[in-house]
Amino acid sequence: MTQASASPANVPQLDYLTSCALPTPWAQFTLHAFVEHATGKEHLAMVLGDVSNGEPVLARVHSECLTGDVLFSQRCDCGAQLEGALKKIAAEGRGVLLYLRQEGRGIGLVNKMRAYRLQEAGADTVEANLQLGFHADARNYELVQPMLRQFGISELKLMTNNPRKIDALTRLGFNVSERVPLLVNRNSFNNNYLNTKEAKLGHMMRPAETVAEDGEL
Ligand SMILES: Nc1nc2c(ncn2[C@@H]2O[C@H](COP(=O)(O)OP(=O)(O)OP(=O)(O)O)[C@@H](O)[C@H]2O)c(=O)[nH]1
Repeated sequence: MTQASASPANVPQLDYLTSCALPTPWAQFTLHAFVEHATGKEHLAMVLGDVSNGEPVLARVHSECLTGDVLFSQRCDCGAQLEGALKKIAAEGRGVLLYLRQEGRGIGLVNKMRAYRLQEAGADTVEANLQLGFHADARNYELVQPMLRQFGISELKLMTNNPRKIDALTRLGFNVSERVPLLVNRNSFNNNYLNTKEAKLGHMMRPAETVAEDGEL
């Protein structure tokens, strides 16, 4: 695998670093690592099957959530979405999951914890970010372009409930030919959070789109 290809000036510069096998409970993926020049952050891609054959690729662009992805937090749906996306890719036998180091919708882990404290005092997830002086969502998805291009991917079946993520990838030149809902693990701890994402961030969270009543995929 060669270095990530040269990008236009407005696309973040990224180096391809290395890869290894990554067995999971559902499939053996190949894990690829990149480093972003501007921040030094290491971003990851989990790839399964032949994704460069021109067929639309089942894809997840996942933002880091240490509390949800690793520490089993029920305050969000992130961990369940990560697991659900990997299971779907394994079931299809082909796909990609980008793991972007955009913790806390881009504000970082400790600021996300500060936002959680404000939420414990009554703010919702958007108000808490604003009270801390951040945008409601500080992420951008420009990194996705050199990462997916590295694997020859241009058409996506994107697993997301976030219409702004679809818009962002479309603006970057990807053809999002299908949206695959990823509605999992609604519970008493994250119910208000998910409702706020629908009301204020435009997420598509209708029950009719829920994959299964018990949260399993
Ligand atoms: N600032 C902040 N970030 C949060 C909070 N809860 C989760 N996150 C972060 O939000 C990001 C995931 O955002 P989501 O809105 O679940 O996912 P999305 O990418 O926008 O949409 P989907 O593709 O549908 O999952 C991760 O970076 C989490 O760390 C919160 O209350 N405040």
